[in-house]
Amino acid sequence: MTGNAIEIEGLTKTYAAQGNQPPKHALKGVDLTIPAGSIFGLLGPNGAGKSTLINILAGLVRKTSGKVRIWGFDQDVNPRQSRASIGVMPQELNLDPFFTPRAALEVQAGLYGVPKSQRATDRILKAIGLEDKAEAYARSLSGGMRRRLLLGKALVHRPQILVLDEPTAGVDIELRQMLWQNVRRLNEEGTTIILTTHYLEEAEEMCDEIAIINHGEVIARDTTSALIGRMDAKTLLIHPQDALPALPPFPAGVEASHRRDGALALTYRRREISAGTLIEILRNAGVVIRDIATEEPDLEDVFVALTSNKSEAA
Ligand SMILES: Nc1ncnc2c1ncn2[C@@H]1O[C@H](COP(=O)(O)OP(=O)(O)OP(=O)(O)O)[C@@H](O)[C@H]1O
Repeated sequence: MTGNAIEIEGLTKTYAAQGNQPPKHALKGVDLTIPAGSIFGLLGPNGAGKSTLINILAGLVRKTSGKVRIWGFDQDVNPRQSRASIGVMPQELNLDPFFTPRAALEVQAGLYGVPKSQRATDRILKAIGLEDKAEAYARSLSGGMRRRLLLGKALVHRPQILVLDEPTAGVDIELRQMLWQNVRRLNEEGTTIILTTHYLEEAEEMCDEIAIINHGEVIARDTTSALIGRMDAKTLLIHPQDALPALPPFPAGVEASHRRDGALALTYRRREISAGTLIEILRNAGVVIRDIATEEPDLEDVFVALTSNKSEAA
């Protein structure tokens, strides 16, 4: 498919009041499109509504209002097709301890109505590196192996869209690499990937596009590079040849500070001033520059800038 893998319009979810807890407005009118073929990141602080959104896509949580189209199928009109288009690797290790990986994959395929002749159990076991453990009980698998089995289960019906909810939370580096290799391969083969992660570096490295959710609302949605590009602040690090003389006055908006290694750090707004102008000011003040480096903002800066104000307000 060209176009959108997911189209969400005005999606709301209100969890009913419980005891003396008031109703919880977990999603407050989300509009979101996710392009087919992308690796799309859903980011947000704890409790922002990411799992609620994913669970609605997966058909596990009933939305309160709004429209959800998955691979072109309206969830309300074509629930079966929209469900068949998506596979979800959940956060929880919810595996039956008495099933072997092979049995778990076969049962899952049965639940999705995949005919025996079209099942790819051996291929999936190989892809997730569990061939040797195909006949072992799930309770004897390590945490990492269980995660891989959850990934395998999400793939049995060959969904066009794969959703990964915090896939690498608390997993070791080896498993993380193995997961990402699998995800990249699936994406190259055409699968659209949606993932939530708390690791912003990971989102920066893996995702083409990102939506940031906070308090049940999408507060930013853009390509990863454009989001980072929104941060205008940049830092120029000047390593002087000799000890610095008294600093010359800099234009308003430029912050100067000293680093422990002797570098002078000048933070400025790219739209207001250029690095060249700052270097010129220093040269004119007699500073001989030995070396220059720059520090660019990263996704973490964007995330903090976008979510901090709203969290404080709440
Ligand atoms: N079944 C439920 N009943 C009542 N409130 C719920 C339920 N599930 C989630 N919530 C509330 O809805 C809000 C959004 O929760 P959700 O789990 O979607 O957030 P999240 O962004 O996935 O957070 P995390 O990263 O911690 O998983 C939270 O305030 C949460 O307490």
